Amino acid sequence: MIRIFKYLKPKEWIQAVISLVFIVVQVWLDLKLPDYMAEITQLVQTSDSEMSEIWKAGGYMLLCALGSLVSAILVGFFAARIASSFSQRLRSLLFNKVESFSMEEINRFSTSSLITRSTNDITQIQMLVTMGLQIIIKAPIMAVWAVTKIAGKGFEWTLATGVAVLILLVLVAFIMVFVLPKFRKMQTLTDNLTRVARENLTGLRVVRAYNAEDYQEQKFEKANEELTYTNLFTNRAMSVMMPVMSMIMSGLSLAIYWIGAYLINAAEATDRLTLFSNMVVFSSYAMQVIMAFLMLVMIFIMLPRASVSAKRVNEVLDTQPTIKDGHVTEGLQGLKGEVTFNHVSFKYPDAADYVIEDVSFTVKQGETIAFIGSTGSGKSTLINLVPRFFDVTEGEVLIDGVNVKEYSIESLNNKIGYVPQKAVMFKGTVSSNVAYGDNGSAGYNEDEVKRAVQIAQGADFVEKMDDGYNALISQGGTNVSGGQKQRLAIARAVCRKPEIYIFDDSFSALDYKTDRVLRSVLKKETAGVTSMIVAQRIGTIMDADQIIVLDEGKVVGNGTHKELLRDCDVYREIAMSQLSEEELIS
Ligand SMILES: Nc1ncnc2c1ncn2[C@@H]1O[C@H](COP(=O)(O)OP(=O)(O)OP(=O)(O)O)[C@@H](O)[C@H]1O
Repeated sequence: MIRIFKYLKPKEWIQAVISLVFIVVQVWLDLKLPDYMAEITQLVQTSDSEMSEIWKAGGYMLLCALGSLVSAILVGFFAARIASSFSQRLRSLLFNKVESFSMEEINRFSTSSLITRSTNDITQIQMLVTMGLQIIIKAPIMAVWAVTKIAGKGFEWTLATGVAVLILLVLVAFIMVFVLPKFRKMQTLTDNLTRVARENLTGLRVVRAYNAEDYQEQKFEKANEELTYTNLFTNRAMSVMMPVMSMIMSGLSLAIYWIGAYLINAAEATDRLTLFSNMVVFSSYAMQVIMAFLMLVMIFIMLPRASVSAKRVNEVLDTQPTIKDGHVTEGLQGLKGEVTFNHVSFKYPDAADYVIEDVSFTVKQGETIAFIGSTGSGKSTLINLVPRFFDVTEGEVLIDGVNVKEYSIESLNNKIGYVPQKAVMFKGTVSSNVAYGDNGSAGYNEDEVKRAVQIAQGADFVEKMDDGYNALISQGGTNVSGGQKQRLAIARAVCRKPEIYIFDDSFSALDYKTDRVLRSVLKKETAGVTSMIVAQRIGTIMDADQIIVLDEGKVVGNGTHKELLRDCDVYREIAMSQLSEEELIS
């Protein structure tokens, strides 16, 4: 928990210290009140006392109460400020950290847990800072101060207060043993609920199409019920706790007055007045002691939950991305867009078997290399090693003669135009989706966007949309078709003017004609740019300069379409299942 506070800024520490001063002032003023109350009680009981003296003591009491109020408001103000700016910083730090994560870390934490950690967990920490500054610091000061005030003021009363405190401590122990583990569980259950809700929303179309609403509802209900029951348990325990606490407070008041009545009754007439005023003062201080313990109970309730949250946030912030940034910005002189795989093998983190085994090839500037193979043969995995979504387990991947690990991530990304298997669209316009990100140049102008969309064979449908290039694209691109999304995703890569295109099965949603036209325009308009294409369709890759045939992660064929038809059984099998006799011969 403490470690999370290293993210507080000096300015916030200063504000916390100022709050501390005001808390001390507030406690001092609060504990001054019973003194004036005792003075007034004495004055009222003394026959020759002046009215003005009572007014004076009453005035001081009022000033103390007002001073305490102002201090409390100031502490509340500082606490809110510190807590909100602190949580804002934590959210940004988390967001930036998650952005630096490779797929390995994202998969390890899971997306839903990362969302809960950036939202709910930070809210818990924020609540603790807001309340904590007011309570955590105030409670012990108040408890110790009030105890010193009542010490020696009457053995019987002290004993009664001691018993009340003991009962309170038993209650705190009960909370620690039974309720705290539930608070810990609550965060994991919240993760679970986020995961189920997210899964349902992203897969809504499939859920509906398969009449799986009931199944999804049951899943959600299960997660929801688990969280609700845990919530109910803790809230019920707390709801019992609060009245019990008030009962202890009232019981203690009653005990003090009861004991007081006996003591006054047994005392000499001259001592009675002092005893009475002592009793009034004692009961006020005793209430402060109990109040301080009540606050401590609240801390015991909040602290564990917030400390679980802090641990979860720290876990993310302390994680070092496995993909380390390099320093090189340029490849070897004279090379541009050349990709070499040198005996590359790869296995996914925690997986036992290699997905890619001993793959070697070189593709030169302006050439097209294609990868084909059955599903699960490792094509996507292989090309994902170029932009370092994962790092190779063995061997090396070179771009322009330099190992990809040595490039700064930014420079590496500037060389690549990556189009994923599933086109990703962001909420915005056609233009903002195409002119997306930064390629190290001065940004993209309107003409560049239009040209990119034209090359990607998207101009027709974009110009037909209301507002054309300014037409709105909803989150995930739900208002455009699969093929349109793919074309916009390709346009985005073209707009970057990269050295190397990576198309991970990016033509699959296009009809054959568009696929063919797009590739020929791309080749003509972006001559000199290397292309790495993963495809299922022979038609998409048969013109490639080099085709790699993968089977269970191993290269079983490498050559041109014609060479492979002649020499590679796996390729011939795929080709024969897709092309007619004439197409095969031609
Ligand atoms: N994140 C991952 N963690 C663990 N294993 C994975 C992961 N992604 C893929 N795999 C495994 O790696 C193997 C190769 O997957 P990959 O996606 O590279 O195949 P592919 O040839 O591109 O298939 P497809 O043509 O169906 O897209 C598969 O057996 C798959 O189960």
